[in-house]
Amino acid sequence: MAKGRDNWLLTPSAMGEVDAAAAASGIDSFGLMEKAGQAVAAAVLRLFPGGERFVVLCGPGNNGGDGYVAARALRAAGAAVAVFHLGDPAKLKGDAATARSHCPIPGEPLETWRPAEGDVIVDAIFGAGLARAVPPVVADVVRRVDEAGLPVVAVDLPSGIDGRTGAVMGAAFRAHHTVTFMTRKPGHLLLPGRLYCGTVETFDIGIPFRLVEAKDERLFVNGPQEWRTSMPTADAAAHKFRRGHLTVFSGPATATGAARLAAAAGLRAGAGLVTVVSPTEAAAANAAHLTAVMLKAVDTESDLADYLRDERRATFVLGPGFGVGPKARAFVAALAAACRHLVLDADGISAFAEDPKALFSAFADGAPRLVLTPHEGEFARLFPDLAADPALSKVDRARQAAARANAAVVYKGADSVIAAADGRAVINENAPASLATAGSGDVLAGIIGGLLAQGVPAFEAAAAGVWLHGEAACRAGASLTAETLINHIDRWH
Ligand SMILES: NC(=O)C1=CN([C@@H]2O[C@H](COP(=O)(O)OP(=O)(O)OC[C@H]3O[C@@H](n4cnc5c(N)ncnc54)[C@H](O)[C@@H]3O)[C@@H](O)[C@H]2O)[C@@H](O)CC1
Ligand SMILES: [K+]
Repeated sequence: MAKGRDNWLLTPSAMGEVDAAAAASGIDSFGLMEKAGQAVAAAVLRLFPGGERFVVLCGPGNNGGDGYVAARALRAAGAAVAVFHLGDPAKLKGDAATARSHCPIPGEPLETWRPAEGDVIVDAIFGAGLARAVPPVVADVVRRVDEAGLPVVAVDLPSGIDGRTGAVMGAAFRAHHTVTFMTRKPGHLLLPGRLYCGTVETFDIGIPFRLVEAKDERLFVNGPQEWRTSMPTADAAAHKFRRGHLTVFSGPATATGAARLAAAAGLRAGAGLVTVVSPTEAAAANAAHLTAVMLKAVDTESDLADYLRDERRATFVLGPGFGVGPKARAFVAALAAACRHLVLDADGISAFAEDPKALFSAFADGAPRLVLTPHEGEFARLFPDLAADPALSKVDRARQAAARANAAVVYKGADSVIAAADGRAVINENAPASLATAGSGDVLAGIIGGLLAQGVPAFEAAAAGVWLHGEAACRAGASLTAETLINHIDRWH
């Protein structure tokens, strides 16, 4: 399926390969740099028409080349412009050297820049080619720009942000606006990078999109184009059994609320029938608060075996408020053996901290039937080696976890990453900060369960669930609670 360009993501190294492919196909690479630099100048003039002096900071590679083009364009527009360079500009090569030779402004060494009121900073020090922590002279300029509170427009990426991982490499500019080229990079969305970019503009410098598509890294921004065709349709939803049956396990009498939030969310997301399965001692607490959701007492593994005799009970959520212990492990094993679909959340994940392999082997066979929804701490319990590896991005971690568990993994956070066992991944960007509230995770588990119950495959259910959750939060407003969030979940059809 054709993908929109706004949702396309490429790592910096893949973008470099696209640049090379463009040049190999006969496209003039300096022409691309010219368009990039002109776009930066246009953004700067649009955003800061009253800027007293535009200070263009140029690095030793092509990011710096874009800066020299922007400096020339700003001067041509009649603005006051100063250029400061990192290192010896005589050592510039290729297009960057050409760009400097066309720039009428003599540069000065970066370390000589002193902030002046009215300065607008154009950061063209490092972009896709950042390879290690920024040198001390750059860290020092970052600090002085911060202290002076000067606005920064970043070229491609704020210098210091790793475009693959979003990590800060020593220090990084906090940009007001970032102009990037052709596609966004993971570092524009992943934390902490996202917080350093300001608004992000993706400018088409004229590389044919087929060259971008040829470097498909199976990584996109989460949105309906990734899962729309897998979602339930209105006619398939005519009968409540065809819309599927979702079961949510309740915790003990002291912890029943989380399961009810998940159950209510699953119903809103379109499951035809929803049952809360509860220990007998918690049944009264649950019964007092359930109406459209059904209730069934299940205490032991043998009770669960009875419950599973009805094949229509195909989809389960286990974890919210459930408690960490042998009962969680035994119930999950029973669901896996009975080939059920499962969203394993919260306590359900933590219950396998001592023996994650037991979980992975239970769901190892066939098309993925498991969705894992760990936040950072839970992720580290199941995948300690991946969590501890500093070379991996959040996308890498989620992908490797999904492959290991034969599951769809929702690695939660303000920059949730959803990965499939087959390597597909999306980064979510529609979640407002207000979503960081008690019970929000229970609601998400319920939405995903509700979609799984309607026959949506694991990865698509997980990605769509995260997106619908974010949309609901946007509608619920800044003072949302888990309860009001549920009322804003939109059924897809
Ligand atoms: N994506 C595209 O299609 C285009 C990209 N262009 C620009 O090209 C940029 C990429 O250019 P480059 O690959 O030359 O990379 P950069 O210009 O980002 O940086 C590479 C240079 O910085 C040095 N370097 C890296 N990390 C360092 C550190 N920590 N301390 C000191 N030196 C360090 C490297 O040795 C190299 O000289 C993009 O970010 C973009 O701005 C544009 O010119 C036009 C086309
Ligand atoms: K930059």
